[in-house]
Amino acid sequence: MCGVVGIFGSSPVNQQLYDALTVLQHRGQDAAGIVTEENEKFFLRKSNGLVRDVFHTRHMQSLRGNIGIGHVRYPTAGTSSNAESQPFYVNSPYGIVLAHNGNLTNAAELNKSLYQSDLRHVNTTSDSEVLLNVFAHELQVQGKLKPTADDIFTAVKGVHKRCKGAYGVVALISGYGLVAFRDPHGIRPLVYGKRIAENGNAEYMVASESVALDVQGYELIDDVQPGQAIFVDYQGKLHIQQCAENTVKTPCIFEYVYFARPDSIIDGISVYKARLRMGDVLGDKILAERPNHDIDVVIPIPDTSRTSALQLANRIGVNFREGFMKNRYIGRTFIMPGQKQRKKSVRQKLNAIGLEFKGKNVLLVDDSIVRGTTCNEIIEMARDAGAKKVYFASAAPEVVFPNVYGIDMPAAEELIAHGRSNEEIRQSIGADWLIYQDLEDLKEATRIHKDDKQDFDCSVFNGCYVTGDVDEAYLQALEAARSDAKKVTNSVTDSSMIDLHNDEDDG
Ligand SMILES: O=P(O)(O)OC[C@H]1O[C@H](OP(=O)(O)OP(=O)(O)O)[C@H](O)[C@@H]1O
Ligand SMILES: NC(=O)CC[C@H](N)C(=O)O
Ligand SMILES: [Mg+2]
Repeated sequence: MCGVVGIFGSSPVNQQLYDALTVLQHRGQDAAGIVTEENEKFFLRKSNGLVRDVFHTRHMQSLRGNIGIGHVRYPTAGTSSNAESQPFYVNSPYGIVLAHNGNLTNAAELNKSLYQSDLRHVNTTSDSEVLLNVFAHELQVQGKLKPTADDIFTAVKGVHKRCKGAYGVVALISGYGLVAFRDPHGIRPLVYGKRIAENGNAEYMVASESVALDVQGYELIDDVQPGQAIFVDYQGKLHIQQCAENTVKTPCIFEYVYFARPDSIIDGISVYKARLRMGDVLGDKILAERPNHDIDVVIPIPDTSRTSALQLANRIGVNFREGFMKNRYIGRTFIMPGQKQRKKSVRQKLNAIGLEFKGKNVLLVDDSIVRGTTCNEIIEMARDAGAKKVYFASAAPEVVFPNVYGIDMPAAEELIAHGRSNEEIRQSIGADWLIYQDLEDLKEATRIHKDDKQDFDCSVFNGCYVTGDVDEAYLQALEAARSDAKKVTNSVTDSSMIDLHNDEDDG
């Protein structure tokens, strides 16, 4: 799940972009990049690493201009090479840079048609470079020396016709302005807002999550609607247009479960409120299944499950205790690239407070169980800390299908719930009791109102891929290309890939 940001400012935007990326860091920890533009020249800095490690003072000073875009990456296609960090650049037409959150499901076909019909060369294995070239081609074929907002929207229409999958995109067209668009299902989030700067000028920000707007005083205007595009031209005028013929709003439900920050609002739904309600409905299920439960204490697994665990504890009338302390300097484990690193990081990240476990029946609550890395370690830690019984609750249902829309879960075999019954999972993770949220309850918790018809992309739970182009053969090819085992082999070639931009020695 990457994070994207674009700013049209009235003074240098380098620091604002940097600050926005730090607020979006939870969406991608592998690489970061910023491009700014001044006098029709782009300035780019991108590399592997966290935002704070990628940008040094000398880079910040070189990122000149009042307009720019940024990206934090969590790879879901291609490799983790520096060369595939974002934004990407093409020099024709005009000079365009682009940053993408999501994943294309037809990148291989597009790559072929870009080469064979559009005579374009894509230098990496990244689907985002493909997306940029499709957009560039759709602008190029209009043959305008000076593109208007309508020309740009026509190009986005062309992208929607050719690209399948999930995409929340920000781009800069040199000399023309800032563009943002979202796929016709709105799978990945994208919002925009406005603020009046101290010099009295209007400034715009587009970002994956509203929290990036909040912290810098931008007022949320709206979500970029599924299929919609926005364009802020060089005069600071905001243009908005629907560019897709058939749109069905089905945002990814996993954003609400895990990915997004709780203080964000996505498609009009507060992530925090949705998580509170997840705790409520799971609490109700516990009371229905075990009216005479013997739970002494509810303990969240920091960080993400805190919100739902607190509400669940209230609902079942049991004390809520922070039994695990989190090392604030360790990032999110689930989005780390390899299983070995993920497993080690759970232990580095969380430590049990013996007092809260000794002789007690504890209910551990997590937002989700995916590969089972976290719960396996945590249950053992709870037992080592002296718990009498260890129960486990997941605020999301069993994750049994791969994700193809920007979450790196390519192989069903790696998912602990895949092909296992609840009892088999319970045994495998070593819990005394295991309870999962039901999918209908999760949807109901996430909708604003009970009678609201809003649907979601729930493919990891129900195997229903909303773009309609994902079949068994696709999933098999994805697994063969991106499983954990395959990534170990790939990483050798990743590091030897030479990029076309000059990445200085980071020392
Ligand atoms: O079953 P798994 O494969 O372990 O995946 C699920 C776990 O990973 C995530 O935590 P993470 O440490 O990434 O982030 P958090 O600090 O936001 O909870 C999520 O919150 C679960 O705890
Ligand atoms: N998680 C994402 O949004 C990834 C974007 C893109 N597919 C990449 O791998 O860089
Ligand atoms: Mg977690």
